[in-house]
Amino acid sequence: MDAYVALEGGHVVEARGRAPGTATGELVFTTAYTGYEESLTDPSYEEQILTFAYPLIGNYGVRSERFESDRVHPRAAVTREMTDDVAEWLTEEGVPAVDHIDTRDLVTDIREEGAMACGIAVGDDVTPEDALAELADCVPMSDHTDIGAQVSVDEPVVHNADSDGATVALVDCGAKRSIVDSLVERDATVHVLPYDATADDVAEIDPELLFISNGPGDPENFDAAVDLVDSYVGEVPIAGICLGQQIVARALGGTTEKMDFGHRGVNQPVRDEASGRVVMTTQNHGYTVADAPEALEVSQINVNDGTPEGLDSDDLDIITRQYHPEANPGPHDSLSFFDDVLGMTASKRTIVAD
Ligand SMILES: NC(=O)CC[C@H](N)C(=O)O
Repeated sequence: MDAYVALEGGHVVEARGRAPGTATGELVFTTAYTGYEESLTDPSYEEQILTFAYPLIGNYGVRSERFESDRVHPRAAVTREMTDDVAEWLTEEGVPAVDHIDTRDLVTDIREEGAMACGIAVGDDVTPEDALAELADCVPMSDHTDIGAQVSVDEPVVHNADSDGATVALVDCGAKRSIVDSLVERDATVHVLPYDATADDVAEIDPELLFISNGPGDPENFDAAVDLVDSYVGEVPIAGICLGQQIVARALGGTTEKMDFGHRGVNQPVRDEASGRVVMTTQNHGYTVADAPEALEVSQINVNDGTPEGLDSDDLDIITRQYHPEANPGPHDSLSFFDDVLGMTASKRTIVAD
């Protein structure tokens, strides 16, 4: 199969086709050396083309137990060497894929130029012009104004309904499955709500914790969730992961901005400001909180570039993280986040009981 990758500016790179089709999207890279199944099924990659910096993708097969959602989300995958297992999976999913491309060059370009528009064409008779035609159709990430609708549940779904643990309202802006699993493992009943759930929808559940999930695209395109958080600040404990942190920050008057090439990988160092302890984290984001709201303390920062990784308020019962504490495929340094956020519900229960 022929394959061409057209980069912003019009440079076209030839590759080997591994799964046929055409696609356009924002080209980003991950440095993760494990977790290709988790990355490829992470809804946060919607509308992006994912380049793997690690040179061999697929060396331990493909197992659905490791999936983070029920489909592949990146528009296409770019690798140095892709095993047949992964190529067959992406072919079944209808997601174009290439290998035999110098991903060191590509990653260097993205680091220097920033995440960029990309077009891909893979198939028996494709030409460089086909990839350029895809590139011409690329829409900037911030123009995907209703991207939440592409990844969220349509109707509420309840997990672990019979538990007498904490009741959590999880706003699904593209939630990874392991976030639900991490809450259920700790006995929570999790009501997964659409990304545009209203304050009334949440009131019907009367949750002990409002949890805003990760998700794709620009946090400025999630106004419904921002309004929702605004309605519940100080009323119900609030937690957020990744996009969830960005949404909570916006709701309290903070701002977000696009990063040059973002953080995507499984060894991003994060320092907790109170303890000085550094943990390794898994990350996937292209935006960051620029100005943190005054009401929240920047409790954790990224050691590499100083960007906010944790926003907390004891008074308001808010804990958010820019990285992914649910951590599939790992590292597992931050799993205690789920105990901490559910701990906020325990404190509420104690107050109510007193
Ligand atoms: N994983 C996420 O939630 C990503 C958040 C947001 N889409 C970003 O790229 O910054």
